[in-house]
Amino acid sequence: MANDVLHELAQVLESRKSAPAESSYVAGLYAKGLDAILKKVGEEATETVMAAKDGVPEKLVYEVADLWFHTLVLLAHQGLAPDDVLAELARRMGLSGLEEKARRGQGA
Ligand SMILES: N=c1c2ncn([C@@H]3O[C@H](COP(=O)(O)OP(=O)(O)OP(=O)(O)O)[C@@H](O)[C@H]3O)c2ncn1[C@@H]1O[C@H](COP(=O)(O)O)[C@@H](O)[C@H]1O
Repeated sequence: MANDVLHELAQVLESRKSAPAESSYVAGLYAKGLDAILKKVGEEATETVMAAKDGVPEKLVYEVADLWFHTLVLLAHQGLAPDDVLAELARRMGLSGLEEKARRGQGA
């Protein structure tokens, strides 16, 4: 289910690249450019931290959804897709703990 949602949303985000800026929220964000998208990612990250501190699970889920959404917009803007991140996570799952530490430059 998770992948279906991500892929469907990614398709919508791609389609917004050819939509007029005033026609939708995502098209408007693309038109404002990278800095505007990064600003939203930063805001949503902060709101996620605040929601976690509040300790209300529903609020946290809502804010993480906003954060994921805006990171997906960022990926699309940069010519990337959810599959690129999922492949990286899958690759990491295939690494042993030691290999993972070495990869991050924390090896013995
Ligand atoms: N999942 C989302 C989604 N999540 C959050 N948002 C928008 O992200 C913004 C969140 O920003 P804030 O919480 O800061 O609220 P805000 O103050 O209203 O935001 P700003 O206007 O200041 O940017 C809101 O405007 C939300 O509507 C989303 N907008 C769109 N989608 C999906 O993207 C698709 C394409 O959207 P459109 O381009 O609008 O058609 C939609 O069909 C949805 O599936």
